[in-house]
Order: sequence, then C-alpha cells, then structure tokens
Amino acid sequence: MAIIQFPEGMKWGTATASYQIEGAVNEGGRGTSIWDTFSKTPGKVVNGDNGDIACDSYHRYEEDVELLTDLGVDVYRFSVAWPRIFPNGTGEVNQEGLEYYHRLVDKLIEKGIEPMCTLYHWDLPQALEDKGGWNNRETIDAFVQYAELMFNEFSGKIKSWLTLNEPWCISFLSNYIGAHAPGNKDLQLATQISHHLLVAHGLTVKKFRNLGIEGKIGFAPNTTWLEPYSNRQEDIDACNREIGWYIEWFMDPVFKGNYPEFMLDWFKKKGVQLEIKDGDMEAIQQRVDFLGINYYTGHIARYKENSGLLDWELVEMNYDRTDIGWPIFPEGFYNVLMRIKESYGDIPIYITENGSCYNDEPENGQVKDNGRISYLQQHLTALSRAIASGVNVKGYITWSLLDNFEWAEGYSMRFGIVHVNYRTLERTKKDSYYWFKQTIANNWFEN
Ligand SMILES: CCOCCOc1ccc(-c2cn(C[C@@H]3NC[C@@H](O)[C@H]3O)nn2)cc1
Repeated sequence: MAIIQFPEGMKWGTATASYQIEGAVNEGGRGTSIWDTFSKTPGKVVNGDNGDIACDSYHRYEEDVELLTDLGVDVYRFSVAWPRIFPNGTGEVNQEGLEYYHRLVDKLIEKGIEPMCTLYHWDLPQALEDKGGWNNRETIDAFVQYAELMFNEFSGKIKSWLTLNEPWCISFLSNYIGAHAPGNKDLQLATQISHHLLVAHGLTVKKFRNLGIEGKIGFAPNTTWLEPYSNRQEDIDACNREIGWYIEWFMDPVFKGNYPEFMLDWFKKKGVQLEIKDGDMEAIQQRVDFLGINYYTGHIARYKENSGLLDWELVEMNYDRTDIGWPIFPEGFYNVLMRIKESYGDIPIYITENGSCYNDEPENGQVKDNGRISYLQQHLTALSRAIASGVNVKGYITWSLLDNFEWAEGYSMRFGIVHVNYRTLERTKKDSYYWFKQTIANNWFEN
C-alpha cells in the first residue's frame, strides 16, 4: 500500500452544469436553449430524456450546497444558463435569472465554499442559434455582452471564472460528429465555429481585464490520450493528430497565438477553409490566469489510411471499462498533463472535470460504487505523479456532485458521487462520496 499525498493548499471540489441539473426550464423567466430543442427532437437522446426537471437543483440548490458543505469541498464548479440571464441571448436582462444565481452563490459563500463559474456549458439561447449560432460572429459579441453583465453583477462574489467548457465538444462533437446540440455534421462549419469560440473566449478575457474584475479567469478544454500501438512514426503521428485535435488546436492559439500547423494542414487537406479575420489571433492570445483540464479516458491506437477524419484506428487492449464503455486509462491522464507542461510551461492548472460512469443503485440506503472509488484512486495517483513531475496543479474537481442529465445518454448514465432518484429527486450519498470526503479532509489517500 502507498500513501498518495497532495501538496499543501490543494483545492478540492465537484462540478455540475446548468442544463444537466437545474430543471425548471420554463420557470424564472428562462428562455429556450438549444438543448431544450435538441433533447425534444426524436432520436437524439436516449429514452427521449430531457432537462425539464433533471435534478431540480433550481429549487433544491440549498440541499445541494448542504451536500457540498458536508463533503468539505473548497470549491464548487457550476455553470450559468445563458438563457436565464438573456432569454433571447441579447437585449432584455432577466432579473429572476440573476436572482437565482445570487441565491446559489450567496449560499456557497455563507458555507465557505468558493464558487467557480462556467459562463458557457453548452446551453446556447435558441434565439441565437436561430440566427446561425456560433457560426455567426454576432454570437461572439452576444457572449461578451453576457459575460460583461455577469462580471459586473457578481464582481466580488465570484472570483473564479471559466469562459467555455470543452470547446471541442461545442464545435466538433456538436457540429461535425453531430452527437450533441445542435447536431450538425459539417467539418467546415465545426472548424469555423471552433475559431469563433476561441475569439469569444479571448475577447471575454480582454473584457474581464478591462473591467478590472477581481479574481482569475481561464477556460476548460477537454482532453484525451491515444498511446501509439508501436514506435512507428505513422502510429505516433496518427495519435498526435487525435491528441492535437483536443489539445493543441485549442491551446496553441491561446498560449502561442497560432493554430498548430500540422492540424491546419490536415484540415486543409480535408477541404476546410478557415476564415481568420485581422485581429482574431491577437484577440485569442489573451493571458489566462489558469487552465482547466477535463480528462476521462484514452486508448491505444495506430495509423490506418483513410480511416475516419484523422487516419487512425483503435487497438482493443481489453482495458477495464466504466459503465459508459470508456476504457479506464489513468496513464493517459499523466501523459496529457506532461504534454501540456512540455508545450505550455507552468500555467496553473485546475482539473475541472475527471470522473466515471457507474450505474450502481441504492440498496438499503447505500450505494456501493467501488468502481468509481477505484477510478478516483487510479486517476488521483496519476495526478500525483504529474505533480511530482513538476506539473503546476492547483486543484482537482471531480465530475460530478450529482447523477444528472448526461447529454445524449440522458439519465441512463450516472457520473455522480451522489445518487439521484429521478422520480422522487431524493439524493443518496454513494460510498465514493464518503471516500472523497475523507480524501479531501486528509489531502492524501492510501492506495
Ligand atoms: C466518435 C463518436 O463519438 C460520439 C460521442 O462522443 C463523445 C465524446 C465525448 C463525450 C464527453 C462527455 N463528457 C462528460 C461531460 N463533460 C462535460 C460535462 O457536461 C459531462 O457531462 N466528456 N466528454 C461524449 C461523447
């Protein structure tokens, strides 16, 4: 057995997102989002599930904050539903929406928990989508306007901000692969949207600085790792293309001021013509105070000509998998963090999402989710390796506090350390909740 010790001052937390937990989609003046539309489009979400009720956290936020308080977290990462603030994306501000988030933030502060606010976690106002969504550069301006209002409204209360959650999912998963809202399948569109997202991020950081808002700001790309099947250059290059699609494509512009040439060349070969306006790259390259990193899984892969977008194929290694089918690959977590350190230096990093899907149900009031505890142990050990290797990790935020609406998987896949009965909305602390609580209290665990 080994003691895995974390640095003094390490921040611990849990994460959620507005559309996934709030419910109350027609209450408090909220406008329609693209996920309301997408989830009610037949065939898009397992079992036809939607976020109408979800965990009902709009009404039960005090119960959720009690769970956070008992857990002993330092930070709670939540997201704001843009359609609660600007029901039509721009124009009239909805005071009821602001009031809900003041209630939540005030309760967190009362309990000594730092609110970390994600401004955009995928619930774009439908009114903006109707005008082209993220493909329309006017949405960039609308986002900066929304962010400015939030900065001014919550200045002094919220001191940790994230502009975007998982821009790869917002752009490529949602507009090329088509698995998420709004469900387009167009590489040119998706790639142009990825650029607009980065411009929106940069202009928002610039606004944050110009307003002189107290606190720190970053963004939260999602990552993955493909380990080459062999040391053949073609296998290494193929894996680096997939890794680069998540990491370098979104981080090079922010930290280096340019897109990675190898990815630009590849997209050009696929017919993409990226439109970059004068000043865009300078806008994107604003200094961020920290980098959020989301990591779930990785694979072994090798080159395969004309296979998918990036010419690679998975090699099945029969790794254990979580209930959503993702391989348990903690080495990939270490490798992602080392790649980021090598590429971008000592930018402070918060793990803003890491967690696992296990669909264990309560038995006599207990949820024995040993798989989730094992996943946490493996990935926190990988994290401790990265810290020992010099990666500047400031905090770890697990996904998620609650079982919730897992996008296209609906409620069929559970990521929470707290079980939610979607009929009664009763919360039940899982065994992983108690394990995480002890780890937070100790700032170490025994492997
Ligand atoms: C090749 C075909 O692929 C089709 C599906 O492809 C993906 C990829 C990635 C995901 C995914 C889901 N999550 C967890 C969420 N992160 C944010 C938070 O809201 C969590 O709910 N991370 N990544 C889903 C589907």
